[in-house]
Amino acid sequence: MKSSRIPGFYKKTIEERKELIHSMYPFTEEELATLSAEAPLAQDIADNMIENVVGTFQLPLGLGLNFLINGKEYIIPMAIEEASVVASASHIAKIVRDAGGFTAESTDRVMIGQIQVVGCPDFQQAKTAVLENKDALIKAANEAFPSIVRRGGGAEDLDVRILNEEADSAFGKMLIVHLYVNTVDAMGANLINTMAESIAPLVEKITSGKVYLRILSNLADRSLARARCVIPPHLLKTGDFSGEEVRDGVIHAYEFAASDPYRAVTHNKGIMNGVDPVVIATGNDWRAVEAGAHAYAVKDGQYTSMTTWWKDEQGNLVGELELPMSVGTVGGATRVHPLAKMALKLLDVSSAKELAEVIVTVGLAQNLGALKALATDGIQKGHMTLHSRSVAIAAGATGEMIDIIAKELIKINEIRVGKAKELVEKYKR
Ligand SMILES: CC(C)(COP(=O)([O-])OP(=O)([O-])OC[C@H]1O[C@@H](n2cnc3c(N)ncnc32)[C@H](O)[C@@H]1OP(=O)([O-])[O-])[C@@H](O)C(=O)NCCC(=O)NCCSC(=O)C[C@@](C)(O)CC(=O)[O-]
Ligand SMILES: NC(=O)C1=CN([C@@H]2O[C@H](COP(=O)(O)OP(=O)(O)OC[C@H]3O[C@@H](n4cnc5c(N)ncnc54)[C@H](OP(=O)(O)O)[C@@H]3O)[C@@H](O)[C@H]2O)C=CC1
Repeated sequence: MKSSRIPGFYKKTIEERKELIHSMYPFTEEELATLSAEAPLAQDIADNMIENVVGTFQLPLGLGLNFLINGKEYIIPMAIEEASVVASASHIAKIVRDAGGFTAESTDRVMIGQIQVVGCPDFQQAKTAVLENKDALIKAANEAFPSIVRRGGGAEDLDVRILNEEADSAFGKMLIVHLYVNTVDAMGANLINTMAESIAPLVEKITSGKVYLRILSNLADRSLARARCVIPPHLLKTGDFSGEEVRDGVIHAYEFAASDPYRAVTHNKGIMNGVDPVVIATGNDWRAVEAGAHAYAVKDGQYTSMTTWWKDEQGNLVGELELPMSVGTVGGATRVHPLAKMALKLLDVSSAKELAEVIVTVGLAQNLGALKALATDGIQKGHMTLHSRSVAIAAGATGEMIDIIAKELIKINEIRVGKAKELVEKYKR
């Protein structure tokens, strides 16, 4: 059985890391070649994915290690441009595995399709009529996409809302039909849009109104994933800071984010530092996940922290994160981009539900990584040390010079491009 606990992985060369991964997974030579390819995404595939292609854009792909989720080992592919994120996720996963690992769960994977109807002669009557025809509409939606029904999913329920009912509303009344669709292992946008478009004429007939929009909602609040960790304080001890101090610092940091949208946005950006790289690496739609996550972070009209941190009766630090997670293990680019296929194999998830649980766990770990650093040494120490190589490259360092300049920047504690440029010039002389 593979273990994601690989101490000092980061100290190995890229080739050594790949060999190690090769020894743990039954990858074919062709799949391994994808990791080493100069351009893993061939231009002809890229040209068929989007429009006006002139090239491909690459990001570093790193592995988040040490993750134990629901008792299972996970090696987590993360595609991201920002230094210290992969290190931080692995760092927290190492601590949490010593506390027994993360637990994660998710709801059924139900996505929402919206149909907008305007100009109904009587909106209440139209609402009643749609509800009376619920079964016929669900049947028609499923007839428009029978394959998803054969896969165990399909349209399951339907609801109706009337917007702008108040006399002083700035906008006109509209009837919104919500079609609830189990998308099984797909994110489901295309199948939901097909269903919504196909039942629109029937909705018009039933409501005597005019349908305009027929599209899924990215507020996927019926497709939620949740992660949790419970950490005894002794595992949080950092330098001169006691575990209790770190725990309390993390809780204060959470309370700041929970009380102030200016802080919540940054706090949540730190969570998405963990979420997005896995969403991207697996070929999923990160705009959809981002939009859903931030909308779900609005509670009682206020934008707030996505995570919750508190102290339990035993004095443990407890953290939870729940997010809408509209991701798939099929569809979109997941089976088109060669690295996305590799990423899904590395993750070894058997369903979109499991993938969603892993992603939300990485978000929780990432949040704790940032809060732990912020509540102790500050973010610059760990982050800027790892960022120093990018600074050296930005200043024009190449080859062996990168390491030398980066180390010098850390030594003199001046990790900035201007200083790095001076050092590069000096080195070249
Ligand atoms: C950077 C660390 C992890 C060092 O932390 P450390 O205590 O020096 O780590 P360590 O040496 O004790 O190592 C522990 C484990 O961390 C991992 N690790 C350790 N170093 C590496 C490395 N070089 N490469 C890969 N993995 C690494 C690795 O798994 C290692 O285990 P080992 O393999 O040794 O058994 C820590 O300082 C940290 O987590 N800092 C926070 C970094 C962070 O949050 N970055 C995000 C960017 S800042 C931002 O955008 C978000 C923010 C901050 O604004 C959000 C907010 O405000 O809330
Ligand atoms: N607002 C938004 O977020 C929007 C997003 N998009 C884009 O839509 C794409 C995602 O849509 P999606 O419908 O998921 O993608 P696809 O249409 O690419 O793939 C989904 C299809 O995969 C097939 N499939 C095979 N195995 C399974 C399985 N186990 N479970 C479910 N389906 C399976 C099904 O078709 P079959 O049964 O016929 O084989 C299903 O319809 C993304 O690229 C996204 O960027 C598009 C519009 C709007």
